[in-house]
Amino acid sequence: MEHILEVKNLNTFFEISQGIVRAVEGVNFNLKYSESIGLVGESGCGKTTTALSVMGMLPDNGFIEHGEIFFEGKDIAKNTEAQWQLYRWSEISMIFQGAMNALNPVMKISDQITEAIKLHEPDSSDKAARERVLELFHLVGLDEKRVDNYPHEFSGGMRQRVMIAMALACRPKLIIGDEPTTALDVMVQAQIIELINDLRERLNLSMIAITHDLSIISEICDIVAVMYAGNIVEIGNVRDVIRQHKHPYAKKLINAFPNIYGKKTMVESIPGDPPNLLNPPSGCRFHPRCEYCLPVCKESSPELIDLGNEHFVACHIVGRN
Ligand SMILES: Nc1ncnc2c1ncn2[C@@H]1O[C@H](COP(=O)(O)OP(=O)(O)OP(=O)(O)O)[C@@H](O)[C@H]1O
Repeated sequence: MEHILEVKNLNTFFEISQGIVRAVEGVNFNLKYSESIGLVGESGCGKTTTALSVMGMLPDNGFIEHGEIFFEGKDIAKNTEAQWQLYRWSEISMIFQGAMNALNPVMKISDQITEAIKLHEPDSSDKAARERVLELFHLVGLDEKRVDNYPHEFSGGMRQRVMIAMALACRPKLIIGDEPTTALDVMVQAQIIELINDLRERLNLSMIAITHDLSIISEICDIVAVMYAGNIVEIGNVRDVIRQHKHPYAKKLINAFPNIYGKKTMVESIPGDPPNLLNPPSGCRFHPRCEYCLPVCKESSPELIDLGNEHFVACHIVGRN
């Protein structure tokens, strides 16, 4: 089997008192074994909702309205909670953002990781769980002597390593990183990126990385999906999308990073606001902000056009050229 994950025509919505938020609509992507995809786009474009759909962790008001999520060939989109428990953490796992909030401040790190192991491997003995904790510490580059420390005794970078260790505790095949390096200073960010790349290679991990930051995508991902208002507007190899992007939104997003390792000015540099997903624009959701908008863009939603080399773009204007 070539793909570990195939997301087909995914629609994930939220029900709120004012109506239905169409957070993710018509999303398609495939991920090969040991490949890494980055989801990039402005705040609210549906990156986290896509990831939570794959993890079976949508909040109570969220639901998959339509679509399939094949994990190793089996559709998990309609899993019951009991079925999800067989996948979550042990097959598909997540590195949460904000290590300080996610860790319990009054519990030793070793106990927190042991708890994660025992939740999914209840038959594991205390000795085996402790050994696994030490193995995980070693794997993520933490000093074993610090295993019984408390979170406040660790630096931000070390805490992020703990979060990665917890995500790997049950040997998942697919890992989701939600802003895995946000809130870390640049030097520490570089070390965490190096760790993630090293782990991906050593453990043959597949990965979905969610970030606002294109420079991180270019360092840890093979493919990138540019999302806008709940849709993927362009997808392809990172190099192709960064150098030969075709979608007007992707162009603005990428040009907002003149040097992708430099100053990040993305949000300010794209005029207008993303639409309200309670009532998204007709046709192409980007048309109200698009300088090339044609009448057709207001009327029909563009299909993905195959540009070759697994590079796709959803844009009427590109389709006409
Ligand atoms: N629990 C919820 N109830 C209602 N609407 C929600 C809920 N969670 C997310 N949304 C809406 O769904 C849309 C997509 O949100 P999502 O968090 O997936 O975006 P995102 O791209 O991950 O944003 P960010 O970068 O800020 O995390 C937004 O319009 C958001 O307001």
